[in-house]
Amino acid sequence: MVVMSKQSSKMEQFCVVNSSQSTNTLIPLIDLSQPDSRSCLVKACEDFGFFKVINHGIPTEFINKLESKAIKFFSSPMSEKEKAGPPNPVGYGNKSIGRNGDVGWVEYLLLTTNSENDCQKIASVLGETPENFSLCVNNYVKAVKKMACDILELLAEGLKIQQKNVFSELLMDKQSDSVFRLNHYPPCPVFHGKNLIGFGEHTDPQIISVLRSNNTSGLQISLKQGSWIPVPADQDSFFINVGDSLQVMTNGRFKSVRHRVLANSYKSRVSMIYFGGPPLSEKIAPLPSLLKEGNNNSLYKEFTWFEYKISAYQSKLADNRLCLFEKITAL
Ligand SMILES: C=C1C[C@]23C[C@@]1(O)CC[C@H]2[C@@]12CC[C@H](O)[C@@](C)(C(=O)O1)[C@H]2[C@@H]3C(=O)O
Ligand SMILES: O=C(O)CCC(=O)C(=O)O
Ligand SMILES: [Fe+2]
Repeated sequence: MVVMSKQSSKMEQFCVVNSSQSTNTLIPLIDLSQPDSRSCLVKACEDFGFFKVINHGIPTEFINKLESKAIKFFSSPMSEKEKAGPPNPVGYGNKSIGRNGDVGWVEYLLLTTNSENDCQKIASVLGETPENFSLCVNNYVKAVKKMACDILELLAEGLKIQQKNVFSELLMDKQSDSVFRLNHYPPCPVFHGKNLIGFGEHTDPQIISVLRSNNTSGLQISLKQGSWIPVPADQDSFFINVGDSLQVMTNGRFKSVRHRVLANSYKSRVSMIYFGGPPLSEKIAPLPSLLKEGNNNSLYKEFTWFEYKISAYQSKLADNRLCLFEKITAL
């Protein structure tokens, strides 16, 4: 993606925001090697739906290998990259996000996590075999999925749920409908004192998302009061988002975090995100052990992940997708 010389007319389709807000709020930091991480994890999911993880044990080699392939792919000529598109449902996408008119200052690759065929066109742009590229993706995805499952098990224990794999088994299932995404945000100069939106505000529909980026900032999370907190970049750590489905399963105790990415004025941002989702047929509803006796305080109707996914993919990025599945409570 190249910044056009006739910037003002070309940029009008993109959203811009003031990025000058400053806040002292600190992002929860979880050290997975510490024995008290369980309670810290629960608190972070309740208060923010977002946290940073250190001592995660993901081999640096897997991260670096995949990141260099992503950089190589995104540095290829546009005519080559477009051969791996459109992202329907997997492949290369540029500026257009989803199918409902959202745009951002981003180009990306979308992949499912259980199909090798996805990789053929991407591998051909990279000039390598599909096996080679998919091994690189699989090594990385397998490691972050394991970390996501460990975190979900600690969370289940922290919530005093008897079956500690109640969340993680959904990601471990062979039919798990998980997605993997590589995003590239080219640098973009500040436009009339405002930053361009790289990826507009949204919540992730799945259970949990595991994000790793290079050292370029841009990610922001929204607090309950609506203010935005910049998340300082840290290429050695991982960032975890609670997704809509985990909010439902915990009956709203954990918050699905609203987040967005602003384009950086000087540097490219490259991020890789694993979205851990359940099998399509899985019923999503508040866990009975998290409801009061009589189960009459459930905030959500039961739905399958398939139903939610169809509905989510018909929505715009910023929409509140869960409100369609909330129970109407008497005043
Ligand atoms: C506008 C959209 C893009 C999205 C599908 C949707 O209709 C609404 C949810 C979006 C999102 C956000 C998290 C992930 O990046 C993503 C892959 C997902 O599962 O839901 C994207 C979808 C997308 O980019 O296709
Ligand atoms: O690229 C990023 O840092 C975050 C992108 C994101 O939120 C998404 O792809 O859902
Ligand atoms: Fe997201």
